[in-house]
Amino acid sequence: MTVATITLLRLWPVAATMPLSFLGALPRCEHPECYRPDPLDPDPFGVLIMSPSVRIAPSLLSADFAFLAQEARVVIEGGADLLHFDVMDNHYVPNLTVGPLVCAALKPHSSVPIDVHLMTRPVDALIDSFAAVGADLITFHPEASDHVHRSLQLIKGKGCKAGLVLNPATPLTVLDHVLGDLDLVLVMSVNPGFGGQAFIPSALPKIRALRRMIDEAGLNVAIEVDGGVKADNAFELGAAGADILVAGSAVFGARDRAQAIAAIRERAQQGRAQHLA
Ligand SMILES: O=C(CO)[C@H](O)[C@H](O)COP(=O)(O)O
Repeated sequence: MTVATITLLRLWPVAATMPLSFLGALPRCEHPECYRPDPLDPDPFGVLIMSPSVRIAPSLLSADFAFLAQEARVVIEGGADLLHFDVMDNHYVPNLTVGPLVCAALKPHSSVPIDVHLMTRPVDALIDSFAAVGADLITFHPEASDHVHRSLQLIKGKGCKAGLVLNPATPLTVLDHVLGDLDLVLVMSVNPGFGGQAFIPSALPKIRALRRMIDEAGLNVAIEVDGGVKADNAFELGAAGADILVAGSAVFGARDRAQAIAAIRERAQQGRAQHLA
């Protein structure tokens, strides 16, 4: 291990909780498509207002990390509605990815909301850190917080959209007393930790049941689905009631990312039309 690596590891716990001011003013991207939203607008992207279109969130987990800003720009120009940012801590899940410093570096290059999925335990300190560097949505796993309601309020108190993530084996009953506090529910259709896994079909009846639960309660809570999403299963996901589809390998593994996004959206839209008919 080099001296530079050791220094970086030692500084990490401090850097991870730095307030934005400590990081200095975030640079703006020179690219005309990239801008920072108006901080006075309470919902600058209207991101979770019910949309006639199913939204597509490419997962940067499958991007080339050496060219993250360029990768983000390609999918944004290719029609991405959000950037999905997977945070793994090597404790809650057996993989280690990126933290708030990378999110801060990416933010000025994104004209779409950054959707931070925390696969970490605990969550509260990282909620602070990611909100400070411009996360727009923050989701976490209920198993990873001792006080789920408190963590949700922490996210909302920072002005971010708040969501819970349900693993394939996590029942919908964990939402019973907090559904009204949520902006979104992220249904995992793989076990969290790695990209490129096969879609677990039991996610479909779960999404249908969640859609019914939300609609019967008259709530505006978006359903996001993550894991093994492809054009091949997008119709069924749209038909089941999904609002946002996360796709990693299906987008970044494609030669033409815009075409991959369009194909997933088109099939999901057809499914949604069936759902609404
Ligand atoms: O959260 C994740 C894994 O924990 C990823 O977002 C997800 O798996 C996306 O990758 P792919 O579309 O390749 O399945």
